[in-house]
Amino acid sequence: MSFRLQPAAPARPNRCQLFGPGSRPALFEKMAASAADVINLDLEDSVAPGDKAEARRNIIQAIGDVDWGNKHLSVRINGLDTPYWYRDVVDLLEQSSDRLDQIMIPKVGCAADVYAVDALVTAVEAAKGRKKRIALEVIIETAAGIAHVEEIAASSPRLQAMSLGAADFAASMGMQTTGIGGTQENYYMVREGVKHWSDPWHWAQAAIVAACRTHGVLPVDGPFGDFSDDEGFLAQARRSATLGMVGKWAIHPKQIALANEVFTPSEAQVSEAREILAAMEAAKSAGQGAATYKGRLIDIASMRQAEVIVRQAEIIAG
Ligand SMILES: CC(C)(COP(=O)(O)OP(=O)(O)OC[C@H]1O[C@@H](n2cnc3c(N)ncnc32)[C@H](O)[C@@H]1OP(=O)(O)O)[C@@H](O)C(=O)NCCC(=O)NCCSC(=O)C[C@H](O)C(=O)O
Ligand SMILES: [Mg+2]
Repeated sequence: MSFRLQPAAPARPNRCQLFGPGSRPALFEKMAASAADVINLDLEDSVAPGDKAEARRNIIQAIGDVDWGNKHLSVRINGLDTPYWYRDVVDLLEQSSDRLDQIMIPKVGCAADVYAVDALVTAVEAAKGRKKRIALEVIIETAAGIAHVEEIAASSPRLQAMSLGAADFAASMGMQTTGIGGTQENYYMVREGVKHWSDPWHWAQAAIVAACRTHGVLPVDGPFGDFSDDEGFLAQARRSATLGMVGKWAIHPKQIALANEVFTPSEAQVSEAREILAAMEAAKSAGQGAATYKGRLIDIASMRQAEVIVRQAEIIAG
């Protein structure tokens, strides 16, 4: 380990972030009753420009009126390149109840974007005497965002989570696709006449995970647009979980159970992790740093791997 220790990410479940437009208040009670860990009420791209002010009012009212249970309640504000974002922040923090947990900033391109929102949030919190310190989450969904991902992950002590926004990311990168996440028809290699599809999102996800893990932020996979394709969603989510992401967005309620399934370590994974920890404790007692488990090497690094799975299960169990 480096002399500089890796900070832990916030210890809260973040398996599924359910989105809903602020302009559809009829969805709010359904979102609150869902099995998602995080609720993202949206003021940004799912809300038409003419509906922004009403969506803001809907959300402010619902933050106080709806019973959100123990969900982590987040509002996605508009981007810093729009005339809406400062009013989103000011109205939310001046007018909404203390039930609000988090503000999500879209299309973050550099650490200064987060600094700007942090400064405004800090000023309004102080002016209004708000007791709960608002957390921030960001979306990496531009070429600039991925180029500056590490400085963004380090940008604020308020920052708790970072997601990949596949749709805007593809647009910003000039990718030749209209798909939101998942397999892309033309991203393949050929061997002996057989196509093998590869994963165009992989490198951005890996960069996000590394930046997040360096700075104690939760790395999250963003939307999977084709909500009629459960297998595609599961495959994308399983790749994300394997890379170290802790959860995924749901843009339709049918994706919630799929995300929860993938990002909850299975009983088999947890009991194997506990067996590895027990086997290594026995090896250490016998003065050994390595042992054999089911015919394969385990050593002290295996304990760290197993601890990740046990810890995830404990956080989810509460
Ligand atoms: C995608 C939708 C527009 C579909 O809405 P709808 O046509 O109403 O869906 P269904 O008829 O299939 O709904 C079935 C029932 O589920 C309820 N419902 C629908 N959506 C939600 C929801 N988000 N939360 C809770 N409940 C929901 C319906 O009311 C039906 O209920 P019932 O009648 O009682 O059976 C819609 O799902 C939707 O708006 N989704 C969210 C869109 C959104 O927020 N998008 C923003 C995030 S993605 C993004 O921004 C891209 C990203 O930034 C990037 O760049 O990658
Ligand atoms: Mg987007």
